Amino acid sequence: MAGVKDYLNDQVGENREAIEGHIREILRLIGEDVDREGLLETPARVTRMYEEIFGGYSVNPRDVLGVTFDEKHEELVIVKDIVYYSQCEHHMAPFFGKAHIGYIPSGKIAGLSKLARLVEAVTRRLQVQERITSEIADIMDEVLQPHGVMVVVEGEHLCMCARGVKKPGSRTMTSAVRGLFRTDPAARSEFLSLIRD
Ligand SMILES: Nc1nc2c(ncn2[C@@H]2O[C@H](COP(=O)(O)OP(=O)(O)OP(=O)(O)O)[C@@H](O)[C@H]2O)c(=O)[nH]1
Ligand SMILES: [Zn+2]
Repeated sequence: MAGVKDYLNDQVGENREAIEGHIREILRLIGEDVDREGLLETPARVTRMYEEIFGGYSVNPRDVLGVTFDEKHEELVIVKDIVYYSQCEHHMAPFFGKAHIGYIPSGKIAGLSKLARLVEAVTRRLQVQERITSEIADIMDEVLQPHGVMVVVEGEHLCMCARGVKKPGSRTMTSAVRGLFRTDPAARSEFLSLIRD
């Protein structure tokens, strides 16, 4: 499928020493004293943080939905308010918010926690919010082959709040629809009314 990288190697873990060296060099180049006490461990800390926030690269998001159950329920299932943290690929600045996933199974249901794991696998990478949204929808569609999928993602982007245009509080909303949600406005409305707080 276009766009979804699923390489499974642990790049940060494999390149820990080199990454630490580069972080140390950036600290030096912005004018910091890299030998002062507060910064001595920073390159290692940042690298450990990268292992966490870029951990999605070592997960194949399709495998996350690997455990499914055969069930006759062919009605809307929604998991909403799945909190995510991601990094924008333009500035490497955090953006975060909530993802809401709804689907109408056609015989196969996913474990509910797996939907949240899918969000983790897709967001813990360098991303743009639109791609997060469509990747979640496409993977749900591919693995579960449901009657339909709808995904809404809300995001607050630090690159828009803390720098640049500086608009704190602005929220970006993105949605992706697949299957019958494309053609059935009532299904879209039901999903949207159920994810409203
Ligand atoms: N569509 C989209 N844009 C994003 C996302 N995250 C960051 N951006 C935008 O990426 C764009 C990069 O624009 P550039 O003009 O190349 O970079 P810039 O000079 O830092 O832009 P400004 O943020 O406007 O200062 C900016 O408009 C960001 O707001 C995202 O998830 N989706
Ligand atoms: Zn950005």
